[in-house]
Formats: sequence, C-alpha cells, structure tokens
Amino acid sequence: MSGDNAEQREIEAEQSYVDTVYERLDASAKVARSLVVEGMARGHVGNEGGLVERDAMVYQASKRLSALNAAHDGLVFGRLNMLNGESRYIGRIGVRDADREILLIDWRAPAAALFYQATAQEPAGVIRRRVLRCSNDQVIGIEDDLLDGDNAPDDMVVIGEGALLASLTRARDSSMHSVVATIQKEQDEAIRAPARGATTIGGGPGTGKTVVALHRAAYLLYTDRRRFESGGVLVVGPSSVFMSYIERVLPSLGETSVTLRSLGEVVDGLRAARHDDPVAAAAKGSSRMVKFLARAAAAPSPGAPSSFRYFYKDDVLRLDAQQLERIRRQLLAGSKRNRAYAKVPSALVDALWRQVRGERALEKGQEGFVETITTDDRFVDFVEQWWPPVEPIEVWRMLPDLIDQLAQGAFNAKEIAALKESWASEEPSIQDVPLIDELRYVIGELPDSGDDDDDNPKQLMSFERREREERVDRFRSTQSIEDDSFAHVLVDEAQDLSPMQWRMLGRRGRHASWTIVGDQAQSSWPYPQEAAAARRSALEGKPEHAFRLSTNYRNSAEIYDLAAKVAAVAVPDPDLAEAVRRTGESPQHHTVAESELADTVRRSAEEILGRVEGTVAIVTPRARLEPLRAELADVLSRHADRLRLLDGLDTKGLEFDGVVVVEPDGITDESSAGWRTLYVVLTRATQLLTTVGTTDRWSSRIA
Ligand SMILES: Nc1ncnc2c1ncn2[C@@H]1O[C@H](COP(=O)(O)OP(=O)(O)OP(=O)(O)O)[C@@H](O)[C@H]1O
Repeated sequence: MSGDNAEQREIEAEQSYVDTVYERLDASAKVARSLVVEGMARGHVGNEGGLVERDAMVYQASKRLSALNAAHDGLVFGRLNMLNGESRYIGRIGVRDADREILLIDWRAPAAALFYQATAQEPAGVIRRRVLRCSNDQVIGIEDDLLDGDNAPDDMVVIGEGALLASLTRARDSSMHSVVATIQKEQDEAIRAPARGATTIGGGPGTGKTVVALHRAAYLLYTDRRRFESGGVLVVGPSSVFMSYIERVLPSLGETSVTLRSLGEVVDGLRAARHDDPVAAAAKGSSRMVKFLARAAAAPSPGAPSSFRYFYKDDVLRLDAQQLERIRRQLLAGSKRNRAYAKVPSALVDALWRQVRGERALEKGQEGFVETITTDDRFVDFVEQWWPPVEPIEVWRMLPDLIDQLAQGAFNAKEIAALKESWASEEPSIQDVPLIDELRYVIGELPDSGDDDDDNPKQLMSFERREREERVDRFRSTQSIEDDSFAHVLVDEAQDLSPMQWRMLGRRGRHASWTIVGDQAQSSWPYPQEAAAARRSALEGKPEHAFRLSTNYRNSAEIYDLAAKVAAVAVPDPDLAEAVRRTGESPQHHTVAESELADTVRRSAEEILGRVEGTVAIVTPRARLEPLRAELADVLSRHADRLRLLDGLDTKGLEFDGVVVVEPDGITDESSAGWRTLYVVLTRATQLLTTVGTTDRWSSRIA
C-alpha cells in the first residue's frame, strides 16, 4: 500500500467528520438567520418593548451569524488523539451536535490548549497531533506530529513532515494570515497570558510577535467578551502599509470589533502617512515638546487685539495690554483654554464695570450694563478676536511662528530649522499626530454648544469664524476626549515609539490592560532612555509580564546569518532568534557604478520575481525613493500585483519572499538608527535577498 493511498484514506475519514461539523454549522446559521427574521417581525408588534426586544434579538443573532460566516473557511483545522482513546477536534469556533455534545472545540478554549502546548518531550496525554489543511470545507492535506510513539497503537498512521514546516514554506502574499493551526508552545503561552497589567512580547525578527499578539487579541475577546468588546481593543502598528498587511488576521479569526490604527491615525479625524526627516522626527518625538506645546497652547492667537475701548453713557472704558494679559492669566489658571472660553465675556465685563463712574450708568446698574455690552457687536467681535475658540490643528499651524519665542532653549538651531521646514507643509506628518493630540488635551474641548449658557458667545458666530472653522473641519477630531480610552491597548513595533507617541497611547490606555510587542535591536528611535521613561509613565506602574519568542519563522538561515552580523554592529547585545529553515540560497551582493544602479536593481528584482511565487520588495534609502520610482516605473507597473518599492522605515513588520536592498550604506547613513534600520530591512525576506550598492562599507564592517 503506497503512502499516498494511506494519506488519501485518512483524508477521506477526516472529511466525513468535517462534513458532520459543517452540517451543524449550517444548522446553527439557519437558526441565527431565522432569529434575525423573527426579531425584525417583532418590530411590527407596535409597542416600545417590542422594539427594544427586536433590537437586542436582531443584534445578537446577526453577530452570531457573522461569526459563523467568518469561521466557515477552514473551520476544522486540528485533531488530537489522546492516550485514553479520545479524539478532540479543534477549530476556529466551538460547535456542538444536536445533543449538545462537543463536535469541535474553539481554539481559545482551555480544552484546546493542549493542541498548542503538548510536545514530544512533554506529550501530556497526547499521542498524535494532526493538522488538517483545508480549502474552504474540503480537507486537502494532513500533517501529523507523533508526540508519544511509545504509546501509539500499532495501526496509527502518521503523515507529513509536520504542519509548521509546510506552512512556513508557502509563498507570501500581501496579507498576513492567521497561524491558528500551527501556533507553537512558547507562542501559545504569550497568547493565553491573563489580561493583567502589561504583557510584553519580545524576541528577534520573524519570531511571530505580531501574529501572536493578534491571536492574543482574539483570545482576550473570547475570554472576557463583555469587558473587551464594550471597552474596546485598540491595535496600533507603525504604518498604514503595515495595518493593511495585518488587517485580515482578526476577521479570519471571527473578530471584527477591534480598532486597528497606524501611528498616524490614532487620533480620530487625522490620517497622516508621511514621515519627517530624522532631525525633525527626533525633535517632535522628544518629551522636550511637552512644555513648548503647553506654552504654545496658552499663547495669544496671532493678530489678537491688545487693547479694548468702549463708550458707555458718560464713560470711556479701557482695557490695555497689561490688564488684558492679567485677565488671560487668571482665566488660564482656572481652566483649559477652550473650557475658559465661556467665562471670557463675564471676566471682561467685570473688569470694565469696575471702571464705570458716570451717574447715568450707575443708576442703570450692572445688569443694564451687562445687557447692553453683551449684545453689542463691537464687544462680541472683540471677544471673538481676543479669545477665539481654537482647534488643536490651528495651534499646530502656529507652531513655526511660536517656536523661536517659546522654545526657551529646548531645541538647538538645527532642530528648529528642521522643525520649521517640516511645518511648512499643510498636512501633518505621522510625528505631528501626537503633538496635535497633546494640544487637544492641553487646550481642552469647547463647552458643548448645547450648553445654553448666556455667557457663551459661540451663538454669535461671526463670518470670519465660520470661514476659519471650515478650514479646520478636515482635521477636526471627531471624537471627544472622554471617548478616547480603551479596555486593552496592543502596541506593535513598540521599540519605535517616541516619548510623545507613548504619551498619546498612554492617554488611551489609562484604565486598560496592555500587550506591548517589540525588539530593541530593530528600533529606529534614537534616544531609548527618554522613550523608556515615557513608556513607564504611560503604563503608570502597571505590573509587567514578559514573554520572549526565540525561533525565527520568517527568514532562511542563510539570510538571517547575514542580518545577525548587522545586528551585532547595530546594538551591543541584540536579541537574536534561531532561524529554522535552510534553503541553500545565500544572499547576493552587487557593487556597481552609480550609472548602473537602477538597471542592476531592475535586473535583480526581475530575477527574483522569476524565482519566487510570492511578493518582492525593493527597499531603498529615503533620498533615492522618488528617483527610483521614476526609473523603475516600467517594472513596478508590470508587476504591480507583487512588487513594491519602499523606504527602510516603511518595511517595519512586513515580509516578502524576495527583497532587493538598494544602497545599504545609504540606509546606515540615514540616521543615528541607520544600522538598526538596515537590520530590519535585511530581515524582511523569506527566501531570496540581493543587495545593490555603489559602495560596500557596510559589508567590510561586518566581515
Ligand atoms: N506558529 C507559526 N506557524 C506558522 N507561521 C508562523 C508561526 N509563527 C510565526 N509565523 C510566521 O512567521 C512570520 C513572521 O511573523 P511575525 O511577522 O509575526 O514576526 P515578528 O516577530 O513580528 O517579526 P518582526 O519583528 O520582524 O516584525 C509570519 O509569516 C508568520 O505568519
């Protein structure tokens, strides 16, 4: 009997079990669908109770239906044969038969933990672990691990070389996939760690930190759905490219209620995708920004009048610059700028009333004065010009004009020049987003326009103000500060967070548990100590539980050997991983004249595209990105479905079957974190890696 026949027979046997599970899944979907219909019908009953009941019923049934639909593809993926003869099937969700007997165990349930935790050294009652490879509802392959050969029955069949290896050699496409069938023991421990304080997941490149963290989010939702679904789970990653790379993992695990944001999109209403140059980025990320922003938020608006004169009956009432400044300070001492807005008219009116001496005015009394002045356009216009309500984006736009005067030595001349240059753009960069968020908190929100406060001049909106409001509308935060917080915050590539970014996330995770994923050797933030202090403040003393992943599942050993040498230059004590796969393909290096660079890159990319099935990236220093985009336009458009051109920072967290690295010396020279960026770039390739440079200082340095 050939091995193929044995596999075929096993597949058929498994298929009949899988069919039974699908029949039940379909039956449950039918029930959920009919509940949706029934719920809708209750809405026609005509009383309010009927409507509430309908909403709850339709909501629950629809949620169940979408979970069932999401789980459909590859529903059953694992089976354990236990020492006691029992068989346990593991799947994306739990399914029971008509008698409530378990047919399929949800991968997150305690009973499924053995599937991930049993090893040949510690089989824990498992004889054989089987992974079923499925296409939709069809079993197409089997991969077995025999964990306890001594106790296996004689007729037990063992097929395949193990599911992990099979899954690692697959071609990469543009999305990350769930690894639910092949989660490894050390990964499973991090996934199932309780949601207390901050769980940190460290380890070298390709060890599965991202994919593990995403499975952890799904696990947390499963274990405490009420808390995490209503409180919200926020997943933050470095770039929008990265977010679209990972966005399918959670829905494929049936979880759609998680908020995924890149660092440029954490604040509602803002979508930044541009990085600043390293000098401006480092200055904007530094906690030295905090005081400058506080001063900027308190500074008078540009063009604000510095005095006010008002004729009332027989008096000329005046507020000069000094008096106005005193009132400003008093108002700001009591509340945030926008919150104080409602108190401005009465503060001014009080100061003016104190000057009233004329008999006619005194006779009419203070109330009469208040009524006259607060309905007088001259006063209303003055209030609006002197203390306009401001949006954070407006203060952000003033920063280049304020920095000379308000930096108070916090930034050097080179930093100030770089900041001003970066702020010449109307569009905030990724590094501006935490600054704008900081301003949201320092300035405070405007009192609700629904506060029918007589003092509130908002109702008297001038034409200029309306025009200005339109200009900021595009960048207005669509959410109130109170709604910023989440029940769980998951930060990926956390080694790159600047102090200002930690502050931004800290504000969202005050009452949250956290999962923090990172690898210091891949950091592009130049001042680790400052970031560590900001991280401590963001976590506010929450207890930390550390997990470390040790196996690199991404790179071939040949590629990782090279990258590890770069890591040794990049940081004193890199956390290196162990690469498990050898391909026999060593990285290729070309050193060429400048005139031949683009052609060599094109040829290298084409060669790799011909040899791998999946995605390929050309990675370049930032300065070469746009020129190369023009020079390589032909090949980029011919292979638009699987070839990308990126700069080093944008490759964070991604992976490709093949990578062409352009001018490694340019990447190392780009910033003080350049060697670490080169380490990141070299660890993106699963199979083939080529470098093309006009110089090769980097390779002499690691030789
Ligand atoms: N248990 C597993 N089974 C199958 N594939 C896995 C497993 N763990 C990780 N991988 C794969 O290894 C690759 C690297 O995973 P991931 O991107 O999560 O690593 P990382 O540690 O976040 O890497 P980096 O630090 O470089 O961003 C992915 O393709 C992932 O699917």
